[in-house]
Amino acid sequence: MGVIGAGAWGTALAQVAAANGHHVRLWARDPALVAAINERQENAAYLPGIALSPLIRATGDLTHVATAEANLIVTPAQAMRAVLAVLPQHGQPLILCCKGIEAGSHLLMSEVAQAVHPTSPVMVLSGPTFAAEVARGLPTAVTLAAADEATGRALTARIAAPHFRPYASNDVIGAEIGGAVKNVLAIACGVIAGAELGENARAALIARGFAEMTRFGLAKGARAETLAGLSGLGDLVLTCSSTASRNFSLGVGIGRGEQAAALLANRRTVAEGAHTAPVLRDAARAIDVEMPITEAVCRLLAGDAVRDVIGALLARPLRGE
Ligand SMILES: NC(=O)C1=CN([C@@H]2O[C@H](COP(=O)(O)OP(=O)(O)OC[C@H]3O[C@@H](n4cnc5c(N)ncnc54)[C@H](O)[C@@H]3O)[C@@H](O)[C@H]2O)C=CC1
Ligand SMILES: O=C(CO)COP(=O)(O)O
Repeated sequence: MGVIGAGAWGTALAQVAAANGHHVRLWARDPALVAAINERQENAAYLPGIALSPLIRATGDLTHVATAEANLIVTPAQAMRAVLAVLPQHGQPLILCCKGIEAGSHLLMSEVAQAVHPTSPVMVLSGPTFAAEVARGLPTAVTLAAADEATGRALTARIAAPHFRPYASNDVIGAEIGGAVKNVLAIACGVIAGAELGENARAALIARGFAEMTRFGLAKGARAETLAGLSGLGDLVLTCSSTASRNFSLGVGIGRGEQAAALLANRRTVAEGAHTAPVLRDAARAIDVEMPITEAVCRLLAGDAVRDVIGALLARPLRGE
């Protein structure tokens, strides 16, 4: 099994695969990280305190993972195309685990991967999954979506572990839209928490945010039951409830009055919602889907004052639910 991207999530997924007895090649871009993982059998930079299985070996060479039985793609979303372009083409399944929409093209990750690797079956693994919990062996369930159901079911069996339970789906678009949109909504929920606007406001935001995710998802061809499942509502609830979410914690800082740009400049780990928000806003506008919470997050990321943005959201014309 190959894992491409050695941040928190790639490393946790490598640990799941190794728990299943797979030999895992974990690709990282940074040679110092490759060396550190192999020396210490730990990814102290991104997943500290987890002793990695001896079945995991890090590599900086994409030819070492190219012929793996399948590759889990776990780079930041905006970096995925460039990394896949260098990965030699062997037609092996690509299981996409990053959550986002490509800037510029507005393409979903599966559309990018299929364009770069046209002979590979492309799948999406998504759901409520804090990496540190998965790496510690805590129970977790995910959606594994594949257009070709036979390939999807075969891979589901290959990645399932006693504590890691994948549910098969054939709704690839639904699985990835849930994961991309929830990151933007998690920032908004964090703002509510940081600005101390109360639990009622947080619940309202989750419910209205889910309505927004559903409007956009249905317009793009997703199925409603996928959006209401692990990869949509499940992940939305997780990341709107905990400062363990990087997107939520970014929102908390903005809600306290800090500048988004300064908060982002001080982070080493990725907060995908900050990249997805403007792309999602533009993609929704292009197909006439109303996404007021996403629009509000974009204003906050651009530096508008929390009070003004929340005030404008609440002042929208009253309408039917
Ligand atoms: N951490 C989590 O709990 C989960 C993360 N995800 C998703 O997985 C993806 C990766 O997230 P994490 O592993 O958490 O990120 P991270 O911030 O922990 O690590 C990102 C990794 O990507 C590398 N990287 C940065 N820019 C790169 C580039 N241009 N090319 C290649 N590699 C690059 C970094 O060096 C680092 O190794 C994101 O899309 C995230 O939304 C999904 C589920 C859970
Ligand atoms: O996607 C995640 C959990 O499912 C991780 O969320 P954050 O990127 O907000 O930490």
